[in-house]
Amino acid sequence: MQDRLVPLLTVERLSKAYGAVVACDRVSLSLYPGQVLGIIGESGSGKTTLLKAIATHLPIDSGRVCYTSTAGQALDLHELPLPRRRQLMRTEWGFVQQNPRDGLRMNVTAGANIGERLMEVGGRHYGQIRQTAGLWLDQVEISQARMDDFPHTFSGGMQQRLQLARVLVTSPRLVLMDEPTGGLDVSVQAKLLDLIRSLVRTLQLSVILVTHDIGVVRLLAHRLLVMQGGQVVEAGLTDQVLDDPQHPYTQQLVSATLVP
Ligand SMILES: Nc1ncnc2c1ncn2[C@@H]1O[C@H](COP(=O)(O)OP(=O)(O)OP(=O)(O)O)[C@@H](O)[C@H]1O
Repeated sequence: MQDRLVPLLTVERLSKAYGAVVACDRVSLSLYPGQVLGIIGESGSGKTTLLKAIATHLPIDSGRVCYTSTAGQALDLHELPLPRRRQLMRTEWGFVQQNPRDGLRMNVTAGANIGERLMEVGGRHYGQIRQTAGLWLDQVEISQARMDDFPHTFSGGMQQRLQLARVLVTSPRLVLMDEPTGGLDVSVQAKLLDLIRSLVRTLQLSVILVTHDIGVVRLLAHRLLVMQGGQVVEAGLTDQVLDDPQHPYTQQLVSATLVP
């Protein structure tokens, strides 16, 4: 219980500009264990920049990203020595890219895509690695018969499911997802969303999920943060924000998705 009261991740007044364009302007947020935090906003509102800054894929101009490690240490990620940061990202974090081609290695088999992540965290026994890879293919509803096939022979939805398996096989505590269902057909999207929802629940994942799709956050996110022009304009419980939006921008976003 105590653990639930300590945020897993805290972002404090994070700012990031590209020249004159301020992509994130003093953004603050907290993520608690087992929580899914959705970040929505129109194209260009700064969502991807925020996610990349949190993952330290981008340097920031000011602010802090603070992560509570498994050992209970509060770590200021942008100040952490690179090897320690890399090790954390490999063992405790996962990043699901919008385009599975960016998150998979296309020139190795499906099984190897999953297995090599296990090897990165110390797995050595070939038989066990292959068995775990098979179990993860089951989890993401890909036939084990496809284990030795290359990802380019998979459909877009299958590639995204394989990426999920590759990210989740090492049991990360925190998963960042950038438009994980973007670019897929509506029916494929719905199936993938169901899968993500069930994995998030079963594995009790803590997730930050960036999307422009209100349907996605309604289904997955406990809490919601709305961004406009690099700033957080509204934040709260997902149902509350979507059913009773206070900020004119959120009202506009919500009404744009209502079917007349
Ligand atoms: N590498 C870059 N160089 C210069 N400007 C950038 C760069 N990346 C993003 N920007 C600018 O920063 C702002 C925020 O972009 P960002 O990609 O973070 O928004 P977003 O909400 O994720 O948009 P989308 O939903 O289209 O991905 C935009 O004005 C964008 O043009």
